[in-house]
Amino acid sequence: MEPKGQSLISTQSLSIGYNNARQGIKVLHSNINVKLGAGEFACLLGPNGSGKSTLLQTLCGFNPALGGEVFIDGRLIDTISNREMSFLSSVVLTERIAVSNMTVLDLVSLGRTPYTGFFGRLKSSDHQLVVESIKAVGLEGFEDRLVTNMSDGERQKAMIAKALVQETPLIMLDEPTAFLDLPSRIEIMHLLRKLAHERNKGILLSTHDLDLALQMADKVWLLAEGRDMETGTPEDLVLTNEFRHFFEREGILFDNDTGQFTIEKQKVKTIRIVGTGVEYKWVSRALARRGFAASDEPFSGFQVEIKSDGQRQYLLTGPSGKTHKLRTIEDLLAQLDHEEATFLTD
Ligand SMILES: Nc1ncnc2c1ncn2[C@@H]1O[C@H](COP(=O)(O)OP(=O)(O)OP(=O)(O)O)[C@@H](O)[C@H]1O
Repeated sequence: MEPKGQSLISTQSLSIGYNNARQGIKVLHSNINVKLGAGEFACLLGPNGSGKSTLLQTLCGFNPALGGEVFIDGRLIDTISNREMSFLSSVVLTERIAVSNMTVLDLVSLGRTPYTGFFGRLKSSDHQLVVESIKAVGLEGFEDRLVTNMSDGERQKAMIAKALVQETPLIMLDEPTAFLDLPSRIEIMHLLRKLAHERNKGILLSTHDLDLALQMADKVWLLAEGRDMETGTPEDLVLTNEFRHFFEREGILFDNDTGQFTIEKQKVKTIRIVGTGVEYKWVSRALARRGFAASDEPFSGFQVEIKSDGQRQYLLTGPSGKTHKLRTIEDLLAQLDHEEATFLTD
């Protein structure tokens, strides 16, 4: 096992992109200086087409760098043979692999190929490791299941088990949570973070799951067209406004307070909300969707009082001064629309 924090990936003035006969040289990013250490869980974020897959492919050695240097486990990547690389780094790509008639056990066993050779037989220690890895990703009991008969989330776990049996200090994954539902995305991210921390692996993945990356990543790598790459803890990147700058588009705001994106309202209306706790939070959210910001002013045209003792009730007082008792947020919004249309038609 690598010492904790030992550098598994580092780059110096790296340029990534493509060089082909048709398009010539296409530089996507240059001057990339990043580091990934043992035991670190890092998420690579960036808009579509920003170059996340290209960067991962360059760090795996699948796509040549256009300039600068990549070091894997302290060694210049160009000096590492494919065979040596298979002991250092395992890679999980998004493309569905052709796995017809392959069971989970067969698929995960493929991860031992660097040790056994392609036609090699698994020794009992290899088999033991395969079984343990299947268990580690929560697929115990699925060993004989055909991979084609599994859900996307289950298949992704099998791919992670395959990467695990390769026993590399470094694992890189291209969008491992694509196509998964929210609970499965959380589960996969949680599993990968656990593997990084408990097994001291350096794990780098690309993702569009900004929320989950903010919550779970030790480090975030931000990639966007026309900007230098930024890396750091999610909290540092929020506090230095990097998230805001990287993801902001016209009409969309990154809220540093909540860590979420919001639609920028053209006109902010205010409403006084009287209440506490979880009700206050969800009522505020529903009202924000209608362009109302919560105000502390005693009365600012509209007021909602949340009654949550016994039966939940929302008391809406509008510019007419009349108070309406409403049972659901749906009814509250409908009444608010009605009051706005009736009294605020300027
Ligand atoms: N083989 C190639 N030759 C030339 N350009 C390419 C090649 N592969 C990808 N590109 C281009 O490089 C840019 C970055 O692509 P890449 O797939 O790395 O982005 P990404 O951030 O992973 O995108 P997404 O989030 O949509 O998966 C895109 O403009 C893409 O069209």
